[in-house]
Amino acid sequence: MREVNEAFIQSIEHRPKSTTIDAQGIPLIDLSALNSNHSDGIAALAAEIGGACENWGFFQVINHGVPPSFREKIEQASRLFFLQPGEEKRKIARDEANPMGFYDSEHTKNVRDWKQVFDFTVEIPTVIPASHEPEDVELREVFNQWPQYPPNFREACEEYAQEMEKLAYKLLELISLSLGLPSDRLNNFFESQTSFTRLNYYPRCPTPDLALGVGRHKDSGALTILAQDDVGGLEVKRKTDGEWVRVKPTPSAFIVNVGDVIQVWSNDKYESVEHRVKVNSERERFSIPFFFNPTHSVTVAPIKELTCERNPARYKPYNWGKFHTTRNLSNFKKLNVENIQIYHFRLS
Ligand SMILES: O=C(O)CCC(=O)C(=O)O
Ligand SMILES: [Fe+2]
Repeated sequence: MREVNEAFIQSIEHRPKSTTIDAQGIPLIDLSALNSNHSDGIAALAAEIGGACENWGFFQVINHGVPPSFREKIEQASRLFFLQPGEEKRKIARDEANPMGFYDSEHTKNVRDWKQVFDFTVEIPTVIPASHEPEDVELREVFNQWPQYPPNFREACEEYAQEMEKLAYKLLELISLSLGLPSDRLNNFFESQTSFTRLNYYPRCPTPDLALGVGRHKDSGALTILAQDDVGGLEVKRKTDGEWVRVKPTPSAFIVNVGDVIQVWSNDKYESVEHRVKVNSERERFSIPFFFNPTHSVTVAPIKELTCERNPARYKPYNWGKFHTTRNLSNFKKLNVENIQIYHFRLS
C-alpha cells in the first residue's frame, strides 16, 4: 500500500515519466576567458552565451571563479541543517510577515512540492512592497532568520552568496554584450537587489511517479545560478520538441538559466524556459539556486534599444516588486486563482 498526501499529487499530464532523456547539447561554457580580459575572448564568450540563451534558455558554466571550498562548506551546512528534526527547523519558519527562513509546504501552481527549503536574501535588509495589492505603496524591510545549528551555517551562507553575486554580475554583463548592449547596461536594475539564495532539500519520496520536487515553472527573476548535487532530477523543457530532458550533474559546474525578466528585457529573444524537479525513492537530493533579482521598484519592460518599428515591444511595463510579491503569495498558500505570469502583460 502506498500512501501520499493528495496535496502532492500532480494531475496526470504533469506527472514525471519513468524513463529519462539526458539532455544532449545543453551548452557547457568555459568562463576562463573572463580572467584574461582579452576583448576577443570576451566577445566570443558573449556570443556563446547568447547562443545558449536563444537555443536552450539554460547552460552550464565551468572555470567560473567560485572557489570549490565555498560550495563544499554551504553544501555541508545545508545537509546538517535539514537533517535536524522538524521542530528545530520550524523555529525559523517563514510566515506571512517574513518570507525568509525555513519552509516545507511550498506550492507551485497550486500543487504542493516534495521538498523543504531555507531562503535568505543578499541585501540586509531587503526592501519589498508591503503587500501584493496594486494600490498599496507601502514598503517593508525583510531580515534573514538564522538557525542555531550548525554553528557555521550563517557564515557559510553569506560567503557563498557573495560569490554568487559576483558571478551573477559577470553573467549579466556577458548577456548584455550578447544582446548588443554595453556590458553594464543592465547593472543599475540591481542597485537594491531583491536577490535571494535558496537551500533545497528533496527527501526520498515513496511515490516519485505521482509527485514532483518542484512542479513545472519558469523562474520569474533575471537569472538563476544553480548548484545541484550528484543525484540528478532537474528536467528542462527542450525548446526544439517540448520534451522533458534531464540536466545531468556535472561536478563543479553551475547551471544557469534566464528568467522571465530577461525574457521581457530581450523582447522574447531569450525565453525563460520551463523546468521541474523529479524526486526518487532511493536518494535524497540537495540543490542551491541563487535567484538574481532586480530592485523592487524596477519597471520591467523591453529594453528600448532592442525594440524598433519592425520589432515593437511585446510587453506592457510591470513593476518587479508587485509581480514577485504576488507570485510569492501563491507559493506560500494554495489559491484558487491562476498564478501571475508574464504573459498577462503581453501585448497582442
Ligand atoms: O533543484 C533544482 O534543481 C531546481 C530548483 C528550481 O528550479 C527552483 O527552485 O526554482
Ligand atoms: Fe526554478
